[in-house]
Amino acid sequence: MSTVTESGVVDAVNKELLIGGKWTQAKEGKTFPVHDPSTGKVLCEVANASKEDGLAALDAAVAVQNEWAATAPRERGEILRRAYEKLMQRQEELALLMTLEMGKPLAEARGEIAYAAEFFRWFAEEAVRIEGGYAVAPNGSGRFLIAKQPVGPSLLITPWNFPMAMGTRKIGPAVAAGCTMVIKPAAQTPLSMLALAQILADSGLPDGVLNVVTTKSAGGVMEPLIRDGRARKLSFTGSTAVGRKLLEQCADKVLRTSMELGGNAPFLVFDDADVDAAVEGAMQAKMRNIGEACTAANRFYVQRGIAEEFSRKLTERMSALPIGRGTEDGVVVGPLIDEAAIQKVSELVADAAQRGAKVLTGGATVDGPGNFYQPTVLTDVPGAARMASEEIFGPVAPIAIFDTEDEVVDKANDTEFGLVSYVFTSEIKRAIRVSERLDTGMVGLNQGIVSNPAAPFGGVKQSGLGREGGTVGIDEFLETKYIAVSL
Ligand SMILES: O=CCCCC(=O)O
Repeated sequence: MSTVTESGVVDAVNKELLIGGKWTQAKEGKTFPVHDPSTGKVLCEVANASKEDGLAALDAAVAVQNEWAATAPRERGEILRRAYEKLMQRQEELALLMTLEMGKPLAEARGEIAYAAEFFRWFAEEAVRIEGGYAVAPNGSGRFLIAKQPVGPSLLITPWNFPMAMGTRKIGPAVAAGCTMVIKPAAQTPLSMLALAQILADSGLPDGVLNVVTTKSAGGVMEPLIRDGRARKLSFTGSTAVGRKLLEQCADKVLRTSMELGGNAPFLVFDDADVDAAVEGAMQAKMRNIGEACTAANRFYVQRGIAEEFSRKLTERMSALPIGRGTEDGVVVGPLIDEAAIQKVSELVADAAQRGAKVLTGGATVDGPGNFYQPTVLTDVPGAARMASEEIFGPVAPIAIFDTEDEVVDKANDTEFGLVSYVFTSEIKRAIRVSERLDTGMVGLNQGIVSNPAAPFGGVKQSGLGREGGTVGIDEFLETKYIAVSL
């Protein structure tokens, strides 16, 4: 990519499949359109892979697995390090590409490129720290050697909401561990992944290690690969409903799985919290990525003594947010990804209002082209409202009041999800006590963002299996082998 004009960044991306190191058209030359969610217009067409294309990609990944596994860890790490540098050098054009296909404002897209790149820098450093073990058997006569080996060819499925970072969060550890891959990006946002694949190739990733299949038929292409038996691992980020189906498919050949699934994050604000800091945290936890994040605060529980002040201040902040096309200066709220997203958010707000919630600001779509929804704050949201149990995935903040710690912990945990929760309090004992009692894989304590490549990201209950990032992230792509040594 050499130019940062809108058509320039789109034209610069290869729109074909990447199989065995070659950019190739889909069989029968089929394509599908990618839309700009701000305008609804078609940005370009990309290759629409079939089952046969997917199997060709798996063939390519399988063919080079042994050779790739034998590559020196330092070499694997240096490829990632070079890719990190290239991502940062091209931050501006990649951000524009992402904004065009996904809608998030440019400032957030730049942030995502940096976040995505950081996974490569992190796993470049982890590649050379894969450790084994040596132990004397309890009976004293034998020895145990413990080795870590790549799990093998891996299938990666990434979502549309973080089109680059969810790719690097999976590709980084897979490369570091020595696994080959077939990756399928979301149909709404294939361009960022295609650009990323070229960057990895330019950074020296050998042919066949990363294969990219773009397709409108996710199940039609990926299910045969899951059931094929040669892939040994599936890493998925997306909804719990799809994750469940994929787990069933993986059961057949007993694939290793990493599942980053849905959330229903509770955001707890106690009377003793710094209210301004809590409002700031709420803005981050709610409005990052236009609310389209599994980590998004989905339910705000505010203690009675500060509920009025918190609601008023949050409403002031939300109603002042500039809405528009993500490429425009100063815009903070871009469009939702598609019409289905707008419809879901509208339905959830209508349901809450009909059950007695009050709309303090927003509560409607924005007239004109594109999938825009107003930043919305609701109070007195009853527990029976659908949005108390369903992921909103949009710019809507539902507030309910609570009185006691026990009551709010029970409410927060009353969900099948368990990804992340947020707690705002200035009382240290309460902070620790409540964090420990919350059934989530992550807790934001007096902060509204938890995501960090150096930290283990993941959920409990139906929010997923495994962890991505941090020192444990690479383990998802490694098998432990025990070698019994007789002396
Ligand atoms: O929607 C969930 C993707 C995870 C985003 C993050 O890393 O914060």
